[in-house]
Amino acid sequence: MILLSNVSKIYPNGSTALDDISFFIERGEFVFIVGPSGSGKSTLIKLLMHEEVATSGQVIINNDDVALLKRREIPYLRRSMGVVFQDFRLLPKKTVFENVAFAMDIIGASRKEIRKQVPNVLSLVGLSHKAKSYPDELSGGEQQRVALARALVNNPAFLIADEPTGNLNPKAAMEIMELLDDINKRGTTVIMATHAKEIVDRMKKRVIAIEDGKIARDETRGGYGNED
Ligand SMILES: Nc1ncnc2c1ncn2[C@@H]1O[C@H](COP(=O)(O)OP(=O)(O)OP(=O)(O)O)[C@@H](O)[C@H]1O
Repeated sequence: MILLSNVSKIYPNGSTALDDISFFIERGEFVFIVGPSGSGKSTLIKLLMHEEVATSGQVIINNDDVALLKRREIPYLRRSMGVVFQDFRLLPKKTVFENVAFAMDIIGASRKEIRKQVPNVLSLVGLSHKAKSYPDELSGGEQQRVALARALVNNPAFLIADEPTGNLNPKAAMEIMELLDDINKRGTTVIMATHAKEIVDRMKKRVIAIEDGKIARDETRGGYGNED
C-alpha cells in the first residue's frame, strides 16, 4: 500500500511542486495520475521512488515511512518497485536478454535464477523471439516492452510508469496498456502518470488529477477530464 498524508514538496529554489496532497493506494489497484504539464506528477513519482524527499507530510509505502528509512534500507524500497519511463532507458550495447538480466544482476541474483526468470518475463511481454536483438533493432513499442520486462523481472509489488506511451504510436500504446492491465490483474499495483486522454478515458480506472500541486479529483472509474 501507498499512503500520502498531507505531503508538500517545495524545491530549494522556492517552487512548490506539491501542496498538501493526501491519498491511499491499496495493493492491487491501477491508478492514473493526470494533470497539466508542471502540475507535479513527476515530483510525486520521485517521492514514491525516494529520489526526492517531501518537505512536509508523510509518504508511507508498505507500512514504512520512507523518511525514516535508513540509507541501507532504501535499496529494498526500490526493489519493491519497477519503473518505466517515456524514453525506455535501455542499455544500447546490451541485448534484450542482457538488458533484463542486468536488473537481476545488480540485486545479486544467481546465474541460474537469471537463466530461468528472464525468459519467463520476456515471454510475458511477448518478446521471447527478440532475446538476442539490440535495442536499436526494435520498434518503440518493443523497446518499451523490454523496459517493462526489466521493471518486472524482480517481481516488484508496484509498477510505476511515467508517461510510458508518450513516444509510441496509438497501436503500440494500446498494446502497452493491455500489458499493464494484464500485469495489474496478476496482482501488481500499477501507478501511471500520463497525458494520454484517450487511454485514460478508455481504461476506466481510478484517476487522481493534480492541478497546481493539489488534488483536483480522485475518482474510482474516472476519465481524463478537460484539463490541457
Ligand atoms: N528539481 C526542481 N527544482 C525546482 N523546481 C522543480 C524541480 N522539479 C520540478 N520543479 C517544479 O515543480 C513543479 C512540478 O513539476 P513536475 O515535474 O513534478 O510536473 P509534471 O506534472 O511532472 O510536469 P510534466 O507533465 O511536464 O512532466 C513545476 O513548477 C516545476 O517547475
